[in-house]
Amino acid sequence: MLINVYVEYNRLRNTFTYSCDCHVEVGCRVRVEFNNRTLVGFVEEVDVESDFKNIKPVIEVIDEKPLLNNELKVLANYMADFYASSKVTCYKTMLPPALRPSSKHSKIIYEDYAILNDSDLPLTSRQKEVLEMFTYPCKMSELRKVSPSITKVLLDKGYITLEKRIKDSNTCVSEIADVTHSLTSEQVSAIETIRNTNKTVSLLHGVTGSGKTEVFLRLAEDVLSTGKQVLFLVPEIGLTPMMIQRVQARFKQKIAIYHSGLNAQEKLEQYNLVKYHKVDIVVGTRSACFMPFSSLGLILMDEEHDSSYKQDNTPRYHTRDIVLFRAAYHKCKVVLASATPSLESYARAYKNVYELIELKNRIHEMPEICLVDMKKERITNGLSETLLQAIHERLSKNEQVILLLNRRGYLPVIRCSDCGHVRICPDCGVALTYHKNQNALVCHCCGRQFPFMEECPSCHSKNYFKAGMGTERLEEQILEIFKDHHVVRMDADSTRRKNAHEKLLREFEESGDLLIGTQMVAKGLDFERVTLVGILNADATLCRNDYRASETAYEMLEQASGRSGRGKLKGQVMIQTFDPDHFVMRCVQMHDYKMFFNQEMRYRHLGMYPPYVYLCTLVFTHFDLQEAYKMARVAKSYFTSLRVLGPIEIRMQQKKHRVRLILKSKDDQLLHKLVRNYLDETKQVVDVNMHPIMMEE
Ligand SMILES: Nc1ncnc2c1ncn2[C@@H]1O[C@H](COP(=O)(O)OP(=O)(O)OP(=O)(O)O)[C@@H](O)[C@H]1O
Ligand SMILES: [Zn+2]
Repeated sequence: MLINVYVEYNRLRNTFTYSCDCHVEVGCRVRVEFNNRTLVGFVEEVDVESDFKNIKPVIEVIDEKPLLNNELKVLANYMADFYASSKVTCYKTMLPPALRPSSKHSKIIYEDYAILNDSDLPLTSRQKEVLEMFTYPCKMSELRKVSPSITKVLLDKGYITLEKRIKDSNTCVSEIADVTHSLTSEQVSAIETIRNTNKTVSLLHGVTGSGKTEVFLRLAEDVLSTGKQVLFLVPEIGLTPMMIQRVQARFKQKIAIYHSGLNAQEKLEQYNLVKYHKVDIVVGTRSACFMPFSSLGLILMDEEHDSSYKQDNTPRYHTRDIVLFRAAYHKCKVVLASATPSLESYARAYKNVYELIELKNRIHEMPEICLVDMKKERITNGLSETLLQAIHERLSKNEQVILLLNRRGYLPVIRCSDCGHVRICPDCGVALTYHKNQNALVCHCCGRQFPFMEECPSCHSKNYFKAGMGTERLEEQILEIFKDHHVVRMDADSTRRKNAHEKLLREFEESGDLLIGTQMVAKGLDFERVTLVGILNADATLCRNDYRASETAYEMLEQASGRSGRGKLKGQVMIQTFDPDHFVMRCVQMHDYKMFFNQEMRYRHLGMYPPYVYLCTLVFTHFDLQEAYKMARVAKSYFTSLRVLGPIEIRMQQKKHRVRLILKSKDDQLLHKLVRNYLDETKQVVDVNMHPIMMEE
């Protein structure tokens, strides 16, 4: 039989024909020879005909059954088309790592178990005692902990035998008690509207702390009672413990969890729970949108504005697009929720494409926002007198404080005072940040570390100009000022370990006074004793060179503010800014999303930016900058019927120069068609980002 196979090779988008003697189905993986290499491919068609001579046989059929069901296959086609990427990359993205084309089951972790056997060889009384200490099968590691030498004797004498079993995963989070509230009238009418609307998508725009999660839980209850499955999406792994806890407490049934903190083993286990319909509820981040549901009844997407929902490597999909596809397939509803919806979603709701539901009131009171004008303040190490005073006050009342500084590490700016030398990452071309913990300079783009030298490598001077502040340094200072208080720091550095998010958040809840962190602490957290949120360096996001800078800044400030005063105690927020008159600051101060939306939409219209047009970026990469420019210019000449911005040089990556074009069009279909045609014709390697969110990448 002849079959057509997709292979993972460059960005090839077409199939190749092989012969196969044994049974194989569409969607199974096969090992084939391609260009003198052994590669893994996906069977796309079976029983095909071909006039080719020299058709090679497949080396091995890897799977007995197809890995993807019909829906997911159609979804892969859609993604390959929509995001202009190869189908194999889409398959790869959709599957858990253990099932990806190139992996054998090697990433699965096995554990040794001891199985009890009959034997009549003599044992000493101590050996007998150890043997009888356990109920079998038990983990070999437990036995060895008691005595490695006796374990060996028991094995040798045949009392126990060794069996390898897939290691149990550790995906559980600590349990909390369920609290069911009587609903507010706004919550009641939100639930009613979503139940009754004939629109697929509802946008739940509710101010921070308005009880959106309770609306989610009630809607989920409806759907679960009909035997269908529910998907809860959160943007970041840090937000999963809280959502899992609330869902678990309410529904008291097994749920599948899926996020980047799981290892290949655990991901496969959770994936299979859904595949074999052993669970009805999934809670997870971005990649959970590819779970193999059999009867999906509802998709709930929390913090829908969050940029983590967009994947930042090929295929650069947006979770919202995938969710809409899946909802159409399963004929189920989608609820997008946020206190700060993306302009795209709000504009759609405004035009009545989505059902718009507003929760205008917080369960308790909204916090009071104070803009601290840094031009007028006495500032000590980045902290204003006003903020310091407020922290003192809150801590003395045994209330909790969150401080947000969107920059990790110790010193962001470190420059030789004599020759001006700044250490730059040779791969990315950006200045390195000093991390005191490791006494090293770290690149925040690629993560590489470089030893910090007391002497300037260029002029051997020992005078450094040191400025700026990262979370590490802020923590040190806060500890110095508030000596007797418990400070918890949460940023990418302190959350590297498994389950670190959960542990740190629990630590803060139970005994913490101050939580210091990057934007990680701005989102979704719900601690009722937090009555002060301080935002340092609030202007930093506004300065970004990106058409979405205001939107990102507004989101972050409003979300961070929303962490204050969520319980009965009235909350306060202090935003340190050099520009208190900026419209973003004003909108945050008044908690006025609508005002922000209207103003920002005017800017977008003037500059012809989304949601008024659709964008696609093409990035060309080369060791030689001029070559990269040349490639971009050739490409630009292909798109004469579109508005094209660039070429312009952007940040380096892996020692290579990168040059970018931005394509703009009011006609999304035309944009897709032209990009696909171009990719089919060109031989150049190009990185395509359809509907990009961040331009600076
Ligand atoms: N009807 C209600 N009565 C009293 N308390 C409620 C009610 N609904 C929700 N709450 C409580 O209000 C708090 C805020 O709710 P929730 O976390 O769902 O807010 P949210 O709308 O998701 O806010 P954010 O956008 O800031 O995440 C929670 O502690 C929740 O238990
Ligand atoms: Zn780097």
